[in-house]
Amino acid sequence: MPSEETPSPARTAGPQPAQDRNAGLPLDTGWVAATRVNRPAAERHVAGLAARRPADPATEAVWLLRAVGLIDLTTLSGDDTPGRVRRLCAKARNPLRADLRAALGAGRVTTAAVCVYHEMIAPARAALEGSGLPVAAVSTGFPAGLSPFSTRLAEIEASVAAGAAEIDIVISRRHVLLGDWQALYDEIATFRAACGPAHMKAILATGELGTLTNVARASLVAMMAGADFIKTSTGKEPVNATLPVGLTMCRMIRAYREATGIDVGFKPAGGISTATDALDWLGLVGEELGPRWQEPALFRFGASSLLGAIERRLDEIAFGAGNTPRRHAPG
Ligand SMILES: O=C[C@H](O)COP(=O)(O)O
Repeated sequence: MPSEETPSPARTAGPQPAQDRNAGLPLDTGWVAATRVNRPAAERHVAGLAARRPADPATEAVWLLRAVGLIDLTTLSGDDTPGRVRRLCAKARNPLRADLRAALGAGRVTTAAVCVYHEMIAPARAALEGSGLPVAAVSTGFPAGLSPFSTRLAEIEASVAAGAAEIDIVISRRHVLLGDWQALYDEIATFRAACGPAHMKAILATGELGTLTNVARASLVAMMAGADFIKTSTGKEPVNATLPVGLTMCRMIRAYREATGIDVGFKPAGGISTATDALDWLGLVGEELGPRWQEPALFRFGASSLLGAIERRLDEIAFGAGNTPRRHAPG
């Protein structure tokens, strides 16, 4: 079971009120230096998640419906077009077929947001008009984050001006690899100021940070610098979201909360592409952070193909394997 609370299938999904902002803290280098992670222990801990998945299909369906409402439905391809983004947004507004929702007893379901590159903000906003769904834009020279600093700042400002309500920034991995925590803090705090009213998700690109200790320290610095969410990956690194990394980031969110009373959101992203993945991630955040981190105000999946996989599994649960109704064209 992902957590002790089982959500009601009839629960209304869809846009949720935004979480309060993280005002951040002055950089505490002593806390950063004292933070260490034991990788074998983290790996042992997450290995137990498989045994705690929902035991029956009805409970599984409830959690998978919940997962749909947590997806930042993403397209981040060089060949994105307004047409592709419009189809993605139609899917975000209405991610599951009416017959499937009816069979599962589900009410309104939407994804949490749509996530695109800057140039696709305008078509996404137009296609989402009236839905209440926010547009998230990746920024700051995504995915590598190696453009001139002034260009990265200008990109944030342009995306906020274009109507992105959420900005997914990428950090400079070298600051972590060199242990230059002040540089990392200053970079993220400056990005946060440029975001203005838009909520900021800090992508740590954990697959490029070398160690779980670096992941933990970068998580802490990002939160001190005011990140509203910390996000694992761009989806473009060779290694993207992994459960040991997720455990490490959740533990740092918990530590930051215990020290400050501030709730920071979590967004695993990259390579999350099966219904089983979704259950394991929901189980992890439920165990480590509690049921509030199974809601869109504090949790998102960054994913381009997860929705299709969940829909296929819900079809199997609702109608039986090999007996699914004709599927609509994918979004
Ligand atoms: O932020 C979202 C990721 O780029 C999506 O990665 P994915 O295409 O592996 O699902």
